[in-house]
Amino acid sequence: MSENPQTADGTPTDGTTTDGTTTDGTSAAAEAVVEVEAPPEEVTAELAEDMHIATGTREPILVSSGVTMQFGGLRALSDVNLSLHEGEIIGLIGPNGAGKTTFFNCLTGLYTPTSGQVTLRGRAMPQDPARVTEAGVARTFQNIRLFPSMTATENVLVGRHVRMKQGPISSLLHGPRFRRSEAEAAERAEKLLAFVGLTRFSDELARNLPYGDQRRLEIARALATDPSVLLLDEPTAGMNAQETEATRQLIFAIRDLGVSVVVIEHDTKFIFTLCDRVLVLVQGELLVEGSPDEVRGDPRVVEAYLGAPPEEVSAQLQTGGAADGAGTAEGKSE
Ligand SMILES: Nc1ncnc2c1ncn2[C@@H]1O[C@H](COP(=O)(O)OP(=O)(O)OP(=O)(O)O)[C@@H](O)[C@H]1O
Repeated sequence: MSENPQTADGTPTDGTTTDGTTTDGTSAAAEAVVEVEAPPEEVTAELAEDMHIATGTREPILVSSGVTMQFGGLRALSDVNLSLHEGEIIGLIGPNGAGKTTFFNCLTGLYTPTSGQVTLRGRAMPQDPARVTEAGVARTFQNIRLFPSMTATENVLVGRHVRMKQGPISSLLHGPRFRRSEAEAAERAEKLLAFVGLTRFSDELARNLPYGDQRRLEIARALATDPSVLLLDEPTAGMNAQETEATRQLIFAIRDLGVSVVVIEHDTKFIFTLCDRVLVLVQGELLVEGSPDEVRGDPRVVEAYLGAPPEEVSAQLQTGGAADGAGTAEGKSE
């Protein structure tokens, strides 16, 4: 684990929030099911213009070559390769302990791979989460990491500060550049909250938001850093079917902003109906890579999920749902 206590968007890296509590959803006051809809098209269009992310390049944006991660005697990742192109959504699946989160940690500078390298637009990825965020890679975590005593808007503004450029003098004097910058940040936060469907909660403390909305707020904060790559670690964990569908629509809209996305998820139906390409990690090795149809039908994938009879696993992969043996959440390391 990195020694940095926080990532550049202010996210605590150790599972705690700034006031020392966790935001695992248990503090959410509102449990009521709310209508969650896909982001309004006009908001998506405006944000895409503000964020200027898409460049039209055909070169891969994020590349991992031969990434290997050894923890003492345990090889958590062996020679993992990935090429993420602009506007692509890649899914990363695999049984518990396969190395998915470790891979995200290697991609975002939390871990320095034992060997291999990660590049962003052809340049070596900085080995420092703050600089990784500045370079254009944002992520969310398995365990929600918000600032519970701050409002939804304030949480998004924390992410936005990565991109705010005003000198110390202007900040101290609250000069015109500072005021412009603050106004721009507030406007962006408002748009991002509309984008993720949380306008009604803009002044609500993060800890009072229902669990699914906290996950969406985390995504809004990550997007506030203007990433070209977004890594989502189990974005639908704990969500009901309606929220899961809304999250699928949200990720499509994020792709429409020009952001390339990598998603870790145990819910195979979600992955197969969302992603352009799916990678299957098993015991730290990339077992299969291909289109959802290719991966779904691959006998090696069925076997990797063994623990249930092959017919049962195969049926789960075909129809969706988290394959047993892949769904429990133990031994996390972010
Ligand atoms: N900092 C660490 N020190 C030692 N071992 C670690 C560390 N981080 C991860 N591991 C080990 O590496 C392996 C891969 O873990 P990882 O959390 O990446 O798997 P995962 O695929 O994300 O699992 P899950 O689906 O349960 O979240 C596990 O055996 C885990 O215990």
